[in-house]
Amino acid sequence: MTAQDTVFDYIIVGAGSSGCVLADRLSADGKSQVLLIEAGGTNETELVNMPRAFMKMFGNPIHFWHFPVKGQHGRPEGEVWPYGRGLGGSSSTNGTWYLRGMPTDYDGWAAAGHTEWRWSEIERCYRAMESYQGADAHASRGRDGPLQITQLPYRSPAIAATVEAGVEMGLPRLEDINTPGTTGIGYTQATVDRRGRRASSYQAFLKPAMARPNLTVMIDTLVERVEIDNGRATGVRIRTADGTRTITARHEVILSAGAVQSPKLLQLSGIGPADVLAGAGVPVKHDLPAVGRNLADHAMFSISYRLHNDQGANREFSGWRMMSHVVRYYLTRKGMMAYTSPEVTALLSMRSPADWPDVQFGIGPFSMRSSEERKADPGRGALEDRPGITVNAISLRPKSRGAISICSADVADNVEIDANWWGDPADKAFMIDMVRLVRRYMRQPALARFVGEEVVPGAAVESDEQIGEVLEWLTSPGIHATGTCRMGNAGDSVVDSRLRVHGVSGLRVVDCSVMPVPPAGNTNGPAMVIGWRAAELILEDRDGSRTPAHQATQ
Ligand SMILES: Cc1cc2nc3c(=O)[nH]c(=O)nc-3n(C[C@H](O)[C@H](O)[C@H](O)COP(=O)(O)OP(=O)(O)OC[C@H]3O[C@@H](n4cnc5c(N)ncnc54)[C@H](O)[C@@H]3O)c2cc1C
Repeated sequence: MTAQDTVFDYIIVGAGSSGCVLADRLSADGKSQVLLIEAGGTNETELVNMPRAFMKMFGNPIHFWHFPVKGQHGRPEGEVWPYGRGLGGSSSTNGTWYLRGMPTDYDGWAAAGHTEWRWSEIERCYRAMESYQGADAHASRGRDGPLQITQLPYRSPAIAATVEAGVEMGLPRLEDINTPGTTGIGYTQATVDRRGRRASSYQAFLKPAMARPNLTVMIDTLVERVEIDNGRATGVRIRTADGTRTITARHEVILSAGAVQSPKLLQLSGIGPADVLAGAGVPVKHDLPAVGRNLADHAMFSISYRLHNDQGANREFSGWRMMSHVVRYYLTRKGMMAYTSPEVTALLSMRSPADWPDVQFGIGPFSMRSSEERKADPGRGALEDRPGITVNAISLRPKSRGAISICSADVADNVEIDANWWGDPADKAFMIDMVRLVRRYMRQPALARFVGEEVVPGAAVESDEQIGEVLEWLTSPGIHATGTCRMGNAGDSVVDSRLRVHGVSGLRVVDCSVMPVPPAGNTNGPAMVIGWRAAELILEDRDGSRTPAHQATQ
């Protein structure tokens, strides 16, 4: 079928981490006509494909949405969340750091009644999706799937010592950092293929499927809303350079527009908290208060130290050294341009059981010029001109929850994002302890000859009160938003275990927004596995082995 056709079996909105996997799997057996609609473009540029070009992409509206965040007392003004746009969505614009989440994450969803998501199912899906051929790969890893994962190759004396320091602190040394169900430390894995190219969900899943006659992909097409008729999703209203029109879904509309824009589209379609819809001038089709609520993000901060007895990487990204890395990359597809995540990953537990880490470190031999005035947010900061080493520390189990609300009936207008960073005071207290954990880690004997004074925020920042104040500006978004269309019961959630929207038939949400709680690690892997598993559930429903989606919960 072509983009001019107006009826498809399944319409997927958003070609991001989840949407590309879903489009591949739903179209694989050739039995269904599938349409995938993406607001952005192809993302077929070197900025996207060369992993290290990641830092040069920020601020570029071809590759990113930039969502302004509502000001919050004590937080710096002007916070903006960048999310990916174009084929691959955020998997085309992210830091490529690859973790799968822990068995406890998915088993936790199952324990709440969503048994479709228990780890044994998810492990099977990951095994089918992944191609990880590292030595000492854990038995749960896939070797021959479409998604190539590689381990970062950088080994310097200081970086080797950062692994030893973790071991000295009691962490298991992990040859495969994606070993399920344990804390540990080891070399980072990335969604970078064995030719040194970014392995986005577009490159790994969608692109190989695009030749199928039953899969149509529309780019540069903004979905305005889902059409709802008598409690059933019948299609979508789209906006292109040629104007607006409606496309009909024979079976289902599936929102994979991400944790900011899936709830936005539900609200624009009249599904959401009645007061929010009324305030925006959208007629209420179904009052579903949880749409846009339960917004969670992994808050993070970076602490930098002077680096001794190791040149580090700061000097590598300017002048002739930078040029030589680019030349090497094009000749060999290897070297520093072929990856971009922190070199070493640690998963730690401060207050959770050891099989469910609550803190993640990324340790890299670089440092940014950061301060209260000039934060080290990606794309804004500049590298220091002296050697430095940095720990990025991520809080994996935040308790605060924010909200996303439309302010008008026009999809082109921004939503209000209330991040509510410190809504629960326990989060600030936890992160103060995280600062102390980073400091303890950096004082381990293995790092003694490499690590000098703390540059940011500096050892003088010592008391709980001082650290708490600094955290106001030092904390940045993990850009791992989840939860805004969470899975659960009709009373306080948006979708059921099969990701069907409560109270509206023929409509599902399949992306990060359905996670009831944030996972113990970065979110791209979990978003892709949600796409894979959701496709299985949708096809079961199509083939009659379960309740079809259009007879879903009322
Ligand atoms: C800068 C950045 C760095 C990150 N770093 C990492 C990392 O290193 N490792 C990691 O695991 N995770 C990382 N993440 C997080 C991770 O990439 C995301 O959580 C994940 O990709 C989200 O997947 P998704 O499918 O929910 O949404 P997305 O991948 O964001 O996809 C949503 C898609 O829907 C499209 N869309 C939205 N609205 C509409 C509409 N109205 N009409 C048509 N199309 C629409 C968007 O353009 C987009 O392509 C990062 C994210 C960002 C943005």
